[in-house]
Amino acid sequence: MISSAAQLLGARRVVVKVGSSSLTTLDGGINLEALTALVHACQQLRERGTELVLVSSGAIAAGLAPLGLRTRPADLATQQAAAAVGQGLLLAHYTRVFAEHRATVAQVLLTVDDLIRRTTYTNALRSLEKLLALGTVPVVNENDAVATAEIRFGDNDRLAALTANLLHADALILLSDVDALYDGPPDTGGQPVARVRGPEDLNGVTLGRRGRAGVGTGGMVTKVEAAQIATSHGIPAMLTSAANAPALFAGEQVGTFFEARGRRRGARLAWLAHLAHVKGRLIIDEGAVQAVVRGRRSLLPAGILRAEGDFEASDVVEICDAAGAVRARGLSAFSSEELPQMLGRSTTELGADLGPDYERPIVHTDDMVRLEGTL
Ligand SMILES: Nc1ncnc2c1ncn2[C@@H]1O[C@H](COP(=O)(O)OP(=O)(O)O)[C@@H](O)[C@H]1O
Ligand SMILES: N[C@@H](CCC(=O)OP(=O)(O)O)C(=O)O
Repeated sequence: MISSAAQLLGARRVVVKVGSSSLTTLDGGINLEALTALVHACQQLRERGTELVLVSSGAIAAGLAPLGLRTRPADLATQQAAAAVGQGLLLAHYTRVFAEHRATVAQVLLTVDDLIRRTTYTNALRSLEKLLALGTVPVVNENDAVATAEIRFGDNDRLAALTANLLHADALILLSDVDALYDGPPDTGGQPVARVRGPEDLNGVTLGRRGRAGVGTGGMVTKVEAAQIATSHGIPAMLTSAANAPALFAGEQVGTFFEARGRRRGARLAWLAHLAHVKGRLIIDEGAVQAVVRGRRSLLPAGILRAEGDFEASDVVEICDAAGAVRARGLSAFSSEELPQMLGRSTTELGADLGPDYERPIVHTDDMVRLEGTL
């Protein structure tokens, strides 16, 4: 049985995510002592030669006090404003403290869209790879100042899991204000869980949504989801408190270790299975189900019975069988306006009728995830 310590000591590249609750004080300021201790702990990893990407929350919380706000605002515009103020402060502190170790910090702000479109996905990947190759510490956060409610990750736990996937990291480390996953909310007598081998180990575990004083966003639910995204893609995950980071990085057994289960696979479409904002549905016939789901082929217009919803080309659609069960998700190459004239027709006929652009599949197999076993 591989230990979390062994996984970490041998890691070539890790993604560390730290939550708002670990970085901010109760009255909405940045907890400089905690941030400094975190940076020193991260340096332990880097000095062993491990590449580190830090996904840091805390922008909204850090922006509250400077704006005279007492609690996290409910409306998106004020959250955006607080994040725009707080993110700069946060980065200034990371830059200063990492500089004590002669390390250069790089800020990377991502939206869901950046990890969806093929071009922007490749861009994000190339940029992060280059930053690591140059020896910097990329500090990633959601681009809260511009992310709308509709296209938000909403929580950095999943953003961190998708970043770990994107970068083929060897481990995802989730640091919070609680030292482990408990089998029930820790303040009501839950007991720590040391190891999660698979979903069966989560039976009977009660996950709370809200953390301390509502500073964090997802509670334990999004952390366990993030761990599951990582492990199902072959990446082990570890969850403990930021205060325990030095012990964890030194190889001690602390917190909860989620064993990797799935095989490592292409990262680009991970978001499709776990997080996509679905804009429409394509209902397909039985022949198309066989071809697309079993045969792993592209979805052609001939097999589509009808299209539902209002979507643009490159938006995410669900691909459903005639009974309505979702069998796959993918990026539609055509908009909902273009589709009706194409459905049920062969690509050769469409090419002859409408031009060569219409000979393409509706959803290319490379732009699709089959959902059996992933959800
Ligand atoms: N089963 C559980 N095990 C551990 N912590 C839990 C559990 N259920 C709810 N929690 C709460 O989740 C909180 C962490 O989530 P959150 O506040 O979103 O953290 P962060 O800001 O680190 O993302 C903990 O403070 C804890 O009170
Ligand atoms: N992007 C937001 C953080 C959202 C979030 O996931 O917060 P948390 O649950 O504390 O990790 C911010 O920087 O405030």
